[in-house]
Amino acid sequence: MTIILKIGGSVLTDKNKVSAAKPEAIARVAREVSEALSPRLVLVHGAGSFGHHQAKEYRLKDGLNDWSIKGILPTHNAVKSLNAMVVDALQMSGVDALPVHPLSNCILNNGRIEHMCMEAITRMLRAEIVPVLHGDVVMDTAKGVGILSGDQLVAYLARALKADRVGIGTNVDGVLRNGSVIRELKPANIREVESILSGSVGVDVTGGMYGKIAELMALAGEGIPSVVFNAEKPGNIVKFLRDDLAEGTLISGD
Ligand SMILES: Nc1ncnc2c1ncn2[C@@H]1O[C@H](COP(=O)(O)OP(=O)(O)OP(=O)(O)O)[C@@H](O)[C@H]1O
Ligand SMILES: C=C(C)CCOP(=O)(O)O
Repeated sequence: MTIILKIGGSVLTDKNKVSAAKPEAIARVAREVSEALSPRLVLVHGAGSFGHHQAKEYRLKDGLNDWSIKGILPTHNAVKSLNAMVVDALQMSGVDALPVHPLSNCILNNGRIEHMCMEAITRMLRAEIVPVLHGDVVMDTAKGVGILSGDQLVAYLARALKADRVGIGTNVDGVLRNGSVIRELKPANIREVESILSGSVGVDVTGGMYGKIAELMALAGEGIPSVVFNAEKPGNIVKFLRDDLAEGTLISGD
């Protein structure tokens, strides 16, 4: 049973500030993972306020130029420091977790993953270690440099590892329409929900809810369903990991 779980940057940080972590939330997420740990689990987290501000300031999505080149290190360092907090919290909760940084094991082509070295990840899984990846700034064969979202990473890893369960924990109850959760979305519904999917309320260079659903719809079209749920609600991560989650939005195939 291979599980991919993304914890959104909106859960772990305050996205309206720069580099503002939520230590209690990080500790709670780590405790929940520890409580319901299973052998082949990959964790991904978003950048939240550790990376989106820097990526925006240095216009990293525009590719490599005299200005953006100066932003690669501060952006990577910011999200790497959030990753260290998450990995440390997991270790404190008794989870054998290790960091995996996409800047060092991944190549983009026009913003899409062209290649990712999976060997360290598969060896960690075999050793029952939890790899912890994150959205990152990554070198790009077409643009020089680009931004890889945790959401794209989730979809890539789910395909590469043939995941059995995929979850995206964020700070809302799922995909909302007029304040109510849409319980199920299929690729055929993309047109009708496009108009209700905006970005993020916080600073976000990767498309917020719209970017998330686009990645997950493509994944569902290939036969891998996923669920978007509220990871701010204590207990939901445990429920997701135990396949006991009765809320959120299921993105499934047609
Ligand atoms: N129709 C919608 N339903 C639910 N949320 C929506 C919708 N449209 C826009 N949003 C916004 O999307 C946000 C979630 O996306 P966002 O990318 O900010 O979260 P995240 O994945 O937790 O963060 P990160 O990208 O840093 O990991 C919600 O907080 C909400 O403001
Ligand atoms: C902004 C950076 C560095 C990565 C974005 O990843 P996301 O928060 O998962 O969208």
